[in-house]
Amino acid sequence: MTDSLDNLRNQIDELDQKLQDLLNERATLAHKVAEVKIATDPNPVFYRPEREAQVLRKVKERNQGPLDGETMARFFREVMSACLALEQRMKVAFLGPEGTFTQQAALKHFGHAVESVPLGAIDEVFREVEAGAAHYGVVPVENSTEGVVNHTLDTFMTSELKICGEVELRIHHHLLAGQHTQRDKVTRVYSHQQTLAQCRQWLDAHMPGVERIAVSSNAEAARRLSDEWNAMAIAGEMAEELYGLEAVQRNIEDRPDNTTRFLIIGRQDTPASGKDKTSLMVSGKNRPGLLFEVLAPFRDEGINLTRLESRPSRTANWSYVFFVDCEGHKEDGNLQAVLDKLEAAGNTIKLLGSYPKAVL
Ligand SMILES: C=C(O[C@@H]1C=C(C(=O)O)C=C[C@H]1O)C(=O)O
Repeated sequence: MTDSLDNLRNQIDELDQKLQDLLNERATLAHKVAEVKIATDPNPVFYRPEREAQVLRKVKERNQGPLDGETMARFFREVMSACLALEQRMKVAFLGPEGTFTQQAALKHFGHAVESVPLGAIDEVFREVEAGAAHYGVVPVENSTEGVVNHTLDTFMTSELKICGEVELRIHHHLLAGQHTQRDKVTRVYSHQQTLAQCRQWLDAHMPGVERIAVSSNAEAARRLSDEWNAMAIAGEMAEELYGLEAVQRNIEDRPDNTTRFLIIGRQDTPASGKDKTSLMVSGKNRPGLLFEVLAPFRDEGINLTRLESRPSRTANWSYVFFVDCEGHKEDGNLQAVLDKLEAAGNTIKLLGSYPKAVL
């Protein structure tokens, strides 16, 4: 015996009522949390990345379906975002303009109840957060096809900001045309240099004679189509929608698993969430075996490295700074031991932050 449509819809209405009441009950509790924070701390910090990561992990762990854990966690991401906005509306600076993947990463990490502020360059995002004009910032740090975003690493050398989170985003690039584009007369294609590199093989095969022009962002490439008739742009879905463009060909990235990792930067340290990562910079006097000596303590303490980059130190030619990402929190005993050993060996260490491993 199947239920009638009316009966099923009545049951859904009843559940929606309960869900709505429960969500408001949750929001009231979050508001009370804010009151406690204000009462107990002269400089209250409302956004707590470690707590949010724990909430999202619990959602995934206890999920029974039929909705999958990722989907459920995304719902809760938005619920927390709205609850946090009742405590304080977050201002999040990102590498703009509107419609960039960095904006998409910011909204994936913070949910949609934040004010996202586009800025023109990576160091501007750092400065906005340093000056307190934004609570947090979001910058790209590495791409699985094209490697590290040097500018972000270099800016950490001179900044006191802390990394308080990471986000990964699958990156899909689309070939886009505007209203005025004469598709059979296209002589140039605009995009950010990283994007052109991530679509190099596709462009070689399908648009061999078309000039590739690197512009400051994919969104800027999309924007340009409004007043050009012989050009196309490569950009993501957000830019496509924002500028009212049409996809000529979707997913033209050379690698189907093309992913970019972004960092959340803020002014506070983040307590341990239980599953954390730590990023640090190590520099030492150039000598035979320096890198080996830097890495040995991690091996000795059984700490897994997730990334290692070297960059010119900018203090003297051919001297380098190592950027290390590892598993664990800086308060963990074994990581403390690593830091002590590195310092005892005469290296300079700058801790860039410990932060929860990406959940979404
Ligand atoms: C409610 C809190 O404040 C914020 C909102 C959270 C939530 O809605 O669950 C979690 C962490 C904080 O970002 C809290 O710190 O517990």
